[in-house]
Amino acid sequence: MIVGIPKEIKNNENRVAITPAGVAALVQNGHSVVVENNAGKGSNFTNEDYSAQGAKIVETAAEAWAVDMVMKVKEPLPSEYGYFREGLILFTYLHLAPEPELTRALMEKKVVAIAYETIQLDNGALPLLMPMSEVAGRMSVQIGAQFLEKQYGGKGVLLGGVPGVPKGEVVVIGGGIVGTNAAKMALGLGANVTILDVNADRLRQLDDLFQGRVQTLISNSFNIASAVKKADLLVGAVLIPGARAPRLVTEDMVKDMTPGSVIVDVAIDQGGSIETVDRITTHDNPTYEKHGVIHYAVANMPGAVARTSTLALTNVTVPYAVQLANKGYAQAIRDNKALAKGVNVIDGKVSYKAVADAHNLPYASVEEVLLVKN
Ligand SMILES: NC(=O)C1=CN([C@@H]2O[C@H](COP(=O)(O)OP(=O)(O)OC[C@H]3O[C@@H](n4cnc5c(N)ncnc54)[C@H](O)[C@@H]3O)[C@@H](O)[C@H]2O)C=CC1
Ligand SMILES: CC(=O)C(=O)O
Repeated sequence: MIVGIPKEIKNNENRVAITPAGVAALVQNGHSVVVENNAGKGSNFTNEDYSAQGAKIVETAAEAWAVDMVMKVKEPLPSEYGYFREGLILFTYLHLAPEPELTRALMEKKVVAIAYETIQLDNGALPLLMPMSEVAGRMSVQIGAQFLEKQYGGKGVLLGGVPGVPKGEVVVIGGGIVGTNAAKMALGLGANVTILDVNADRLRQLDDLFQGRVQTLISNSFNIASAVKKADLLVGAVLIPGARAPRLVTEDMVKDMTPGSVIVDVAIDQGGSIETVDRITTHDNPTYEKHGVIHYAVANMPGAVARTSTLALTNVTVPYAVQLANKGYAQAIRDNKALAKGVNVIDGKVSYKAVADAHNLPYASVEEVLLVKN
């Protein structure tokens, strides 16, 4: 199989879908890899690093897309839809629930679209989302701490406080991978931390993990309203896999926050979990202010720490890419239930229920589609 690696084109997206080690793994399995010129530059990998492992460097994005399987980091942007064609395997983050146009383009062109973020193990874990959630969770607190500084428009609160002065209040909604990593960083800085989740067992685990040093609260609108009101930094970290994020924090709750507080809505890639987060922001222009509160809603946070993120992401994506390349998508999907859950669009049909529901489209299971095809 020929695998293509286009350069990422989203604002400040410095990650790349493969490292030289990933090229080596595919080449050792008998595959060819084409890498667009300077695709690895933002992650400090040179063309020569790739060609030394057997990759061919191509000048244009069109050449990197004219392959059997394209590996990317972020969802294709409209300028890339023209490269779609029947049978192309697209292996990347897709976040289709808030993306109706992309969903339709993938259906119309009958792309086999496999989303990193919905590949799911039997225990519910999302192994290809996890490393970027670790990165974004950790970043959310360092970013929030910065925007709390006066010169960035914040209220001038130091999250750790100092002796004799109250600590900052960090409130995290969603106690999964992003939430846990945000809490770790916030505790490390010395802040008071509250985590809300709908899953009471998860709250028990967090209470054990942090040995009682975080306040856990069951997530309901009453508890969210009272926690949000006191937050200096609010982190949105909820997920219902594949679905549009639930809007848990209302505009009235945001109005109750004190001016100069900061919201980092990490769940923006699934549409955002806070009512006043009405746009996606970019690393170039990451914040806007509403009701006196600073809002940060960058959908590719890990792109800013690209070297770390590219290594962490490709550690987990490449083994699945090798399976797809070795077996072809149909057999790889049949053999690996976790990978099958990643298939969002196939043969013109939406094969992930939460995505079909988000767009009011018919759903066809991947098994059904494969049965009809053979
Ligand atoms: N903006 C960015 O650059 C990035 C965004 N993300 C996004 O961050 C979000 C969170 O990801 P993970 O932590 O990996 O997910 P996860 O699945 O590990 O955790 C989500 C948590 O939300 C909880 N939850 C669901 N409904 C809830 C509700 N109504 N109230 C409170 N909690 C609720 C779940 O019980 C779960 O514990 C996802 O949308 C993910 O795509 C991840 C990485 C980078
Ligand atoms: C998960 C995701 O959307 C990202 O890493 O950019």
